[in-house]
Amino acid sequence: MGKDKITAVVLAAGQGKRMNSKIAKQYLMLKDKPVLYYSLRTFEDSIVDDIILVVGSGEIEYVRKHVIEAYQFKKVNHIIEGGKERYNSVYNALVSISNTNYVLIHDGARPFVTNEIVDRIIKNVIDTKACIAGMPVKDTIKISDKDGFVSDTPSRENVWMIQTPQAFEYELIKKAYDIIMKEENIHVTDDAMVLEYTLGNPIKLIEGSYQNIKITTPEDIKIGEMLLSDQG
Ligand SMILES: Nc1ccn([C@@H]2O[C@H](COP(=O)(O)OP(=O)(O)OP(=O)(O)O)[C@@H](O)[C@H]2O)c(=O)n1
Ligand SMILES: C[C@](O)(CO)[C@H](O)COP(=O)(O)O
Repeated sequence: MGKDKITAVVLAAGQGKRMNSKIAKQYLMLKDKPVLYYSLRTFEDSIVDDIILVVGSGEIEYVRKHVIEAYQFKKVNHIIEGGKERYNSVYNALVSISNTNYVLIHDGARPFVTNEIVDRIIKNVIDTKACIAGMPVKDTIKISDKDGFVSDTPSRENVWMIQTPQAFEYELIKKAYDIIMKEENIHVTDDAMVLEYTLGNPIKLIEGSYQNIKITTPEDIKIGEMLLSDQG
């Protein structure tokens, strides 16, 4: 039996509306490199075999020149265009993959993914077929009613904040996406939800890190700069 092939899908096709910046947030500079550089570097230095990078419409040549060639990434074999929503971008990547055993799907807007997280996710996806990074919540969680009053306080013991990478056996997540993409009104914000709503396979929660933040709003750029200066 040959070695399993592992593909990373890095998503960078969002518009970053909540960042409210002229430049898409994945190309904003964190210290001296674009946000997107950092997660690509981690996957490039990991044991994944190849990387599919998903970018916005009309951005392929820009990214090839200013990110892939500029920083000499060798594992980014395909750059494709994404779609309207995150799940459209993921699906475009999944249908473009020809032969792989496992996929790690990652937000290019999460620059602080580490080699340790990637290694943990890979080890676990081989054991479980589906696993996702996240961290237990630290704050008390409240559920609000429609008028903004507290309606419930769930026990936080089993509540996690979910991150990426989210990793799956390729055939499994492709089958789940094939099913959900046939539906009319799709409301999913991560890949695990696609599997939860379709085939229902168990999905293992794996420790990511509290620093594995998603760059979403302007203060996240400041937080990102602080995290990078801590790393020296
Ligand atoms: N159509 C989309 C939407 C999102 N993403 C990617 O999915 C990740 C998580 O999405 P999010 O933080 O919501 O990014 P945006 O959609 O860009 O942000 P916003 O919702 O503020 O517009 C990001 O790496 C983003 O580039 C994508 O590839 N394709
Ligand atoms: C996939 C994700 O990063 C997990 O937290 C998140 O759900 C992406 O959501 P967004 O609505 O695209 O920010």
